[in-house]
Amino acid sequence: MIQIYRNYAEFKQREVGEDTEAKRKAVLDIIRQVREKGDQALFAFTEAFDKVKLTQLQVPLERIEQADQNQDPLFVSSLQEAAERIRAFHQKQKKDSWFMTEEDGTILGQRLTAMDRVGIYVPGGTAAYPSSVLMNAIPAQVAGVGEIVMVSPPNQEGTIHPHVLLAAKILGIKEVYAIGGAQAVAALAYGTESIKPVDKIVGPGNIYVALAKREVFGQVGIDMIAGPSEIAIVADEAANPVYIAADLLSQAEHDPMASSILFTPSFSLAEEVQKEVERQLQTLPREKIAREAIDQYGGIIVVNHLDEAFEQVNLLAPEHLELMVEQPFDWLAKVKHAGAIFLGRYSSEPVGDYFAGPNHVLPTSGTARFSSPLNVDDFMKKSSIIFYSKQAFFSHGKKIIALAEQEGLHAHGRAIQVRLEGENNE
Ligand SMILES: NC(=O)c1ccc[n+]([C@@H]2O[C@H](COP(=O)([O-])OP(=O)(O)OC[C@H]3O[C@@H](n4cnc5c(N)ncnc54)[C@H](O)[C@@H]3O)[C@@H](O)[C@H]2O)c1
Ligand SMILES: N[C@H](CO)Cc1c[nH]c[nH+]1
Ligand SMILES: [Zn+2]
Repeated sequence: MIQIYRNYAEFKQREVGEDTEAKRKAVLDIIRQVREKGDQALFAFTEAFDKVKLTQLQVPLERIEQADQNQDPLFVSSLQEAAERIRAFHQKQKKDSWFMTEEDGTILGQRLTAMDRVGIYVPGGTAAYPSSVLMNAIPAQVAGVGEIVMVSPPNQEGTIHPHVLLAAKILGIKEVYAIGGAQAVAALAYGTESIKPVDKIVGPGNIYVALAKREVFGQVGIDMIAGPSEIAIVADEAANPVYIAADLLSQAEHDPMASSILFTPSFSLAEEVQKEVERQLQTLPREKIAREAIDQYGGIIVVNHLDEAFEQVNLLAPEHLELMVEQPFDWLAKVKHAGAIFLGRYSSEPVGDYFAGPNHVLPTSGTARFSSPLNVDDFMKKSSIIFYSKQAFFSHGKKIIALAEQEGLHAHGRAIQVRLEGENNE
């Protein structure tokens, strides 16, 4: 049962049976073995963790091409419409290169270029996520990435779920591997006989995926830590307990490590939500996962007033935050840290997971303090452009030498000096 806590400190002190250090050690071992043994390790880990004996890692192109066969038409058209909305949203994020010319003829600027090859991780251990194909790949396409490689855990037939392949087909993704977990992240980072390494790995996943991305950072770029899902809701006494319970459970059903937390100043609402969560839990096909998440990581925190709720939310920096309060826009300025903020009674979190347009790959475990939703910038890099005119060089030369001398870097100074003297000698 979801517990009610009388303050945030009490909630923080609860016992959570989590051993991240043991998982990190397991992930380090997986990465090491993939580096040493390549494809052989991928086959072995897939058998061990996904209980599938793969005959090949790459999904044949014909399978992707045929993915639209026998699909529910409403599902197909909804996926296409979602893709259009996500593309339209991300087009707005695209930035251009810029240049500025100074009076002495110097040209300075910033050139933006897309990455050559990126790996997108599409989760698939306990559910198939076609929506995550869209969320990962569309911003990469908008950025103009050359090659997009997709990995996702295999189903029991040794291929990838047809819904996920359909999303790949809609977006024109052709290089797809049926591997998941830390081993997929390691293969993308270091390469194997069959998989060419990528420049950056993006995408959400469970704790093993999140830890593996953290470990390979530096070898490749990563977007963020997008681990087990989280939702925090701030609700006043007028909020609907049925909606609140449903939204809390929408994230709990992702993962036994997902976290669902309600902050409210109303004790009676807290009690109603507690009962409603229990009632709705019993109707869920994924009850076991959701119950484990609610029992371990869920909670209802009764605060003294709404301002206190926002103070606690900012400490939590949740992945998703719902404001189920009267006049939600009046409270928006109080939120400093959250991956995505949903305002009002009809902005239920799954609206954002599937359809609204903003990205659902979001920072978790407090990293919204310094990370942002996956976006077009994640797939671009900047190069500074410097063209110095002769006039500028002669005007700045002595100042540059003075700075170099103070750092004791005489070769730097000489690179300037020889040009100043060379010009004088001409
Ligand atoms: N933050 C976000 O933006 C966001 C978005 C979508 C989904 N998610 C999260 O993605 C996750 C999906 O999780 P999932 O498990 O369904 O799929 P997943 O693809 O993330 O993980 C499945 C893989 O985990 C590995 N694994 C499982 N048990 C293991 C063990 N004991 N040791 C080593 N490796 C092991 C296996 O290799 C398996 O292929 C959920 O946590 C969900 O909340 C997050
Ligand atoms: N809520 C997840 C992000 O934490 C995204 C998702 C995909 N499908 C359903 N939900
Ligand atoms: Zn979700």
